[in-house]
Amino acid sequence: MILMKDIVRDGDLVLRQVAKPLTFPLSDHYKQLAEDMMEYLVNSQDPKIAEKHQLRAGVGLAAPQVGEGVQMAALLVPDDKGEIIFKEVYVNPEIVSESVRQACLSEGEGCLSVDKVINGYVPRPDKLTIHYYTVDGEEKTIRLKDYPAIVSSHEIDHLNGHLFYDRINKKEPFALKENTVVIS
Ligand SMILES: O=CN(O)C[C@@H](CC1CCCC1)C(=O)N1NCCC[C@H]1C(=O)Nc1ccccn1
Ligand code: NI
Repeated sequence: MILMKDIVRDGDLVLRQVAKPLTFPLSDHYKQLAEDMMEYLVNSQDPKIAEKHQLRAGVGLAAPQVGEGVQMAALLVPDDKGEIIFKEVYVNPEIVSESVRQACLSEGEGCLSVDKVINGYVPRPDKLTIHYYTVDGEEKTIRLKDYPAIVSSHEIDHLNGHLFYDRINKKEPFALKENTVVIS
């Protein structure tokens, strides 16, 4: 079971490296890692389990955040009623196209690997097309928009050594390009 102590924090080099692609069939180690990462998200979104184990609720988790520099990320995205609207483990994900239009979360972003609060809008593509493999090696291409797209962009950034605050405008953290969608 992944706990907060297993989550690598900003400053650790693994969060700033480009993660290595995985080959198929995945070894048992990486199949287990995928399960453990998804289990963390499920546990962290369960108030009782999160309280018991002091887990910070998360909607996504990338392998480098648990010290594994490989191209794998788990996503468990709920809507504002707590219903899961997107659940997937990406292996070797690539953004094949992204909208010019940008979107950002109205409350800005945080990261389980960044302990400090960094304020500011984090502009990301409003829509994106992602090509990836499932844990079983099945190839998929999906188009996402809104919150699932934001979460996917945040996780794929982790696989390329980027953290959310890299995208905040240093001079004007709350400046926005005119056609940016603000998602609350
Ligand atoms: O790389 C992955 N991470 O760093 C975990 C992040 C990923 C999200 C941040 C912005 C887009 C993706 C994460 O989930 N959070 N960031 C830090 C604390 C809050 C938490 C969060 O937003 N929790 C949440 C939100 C809605 C419903 C339930 N829980
Ligand atoms: Ni993160």
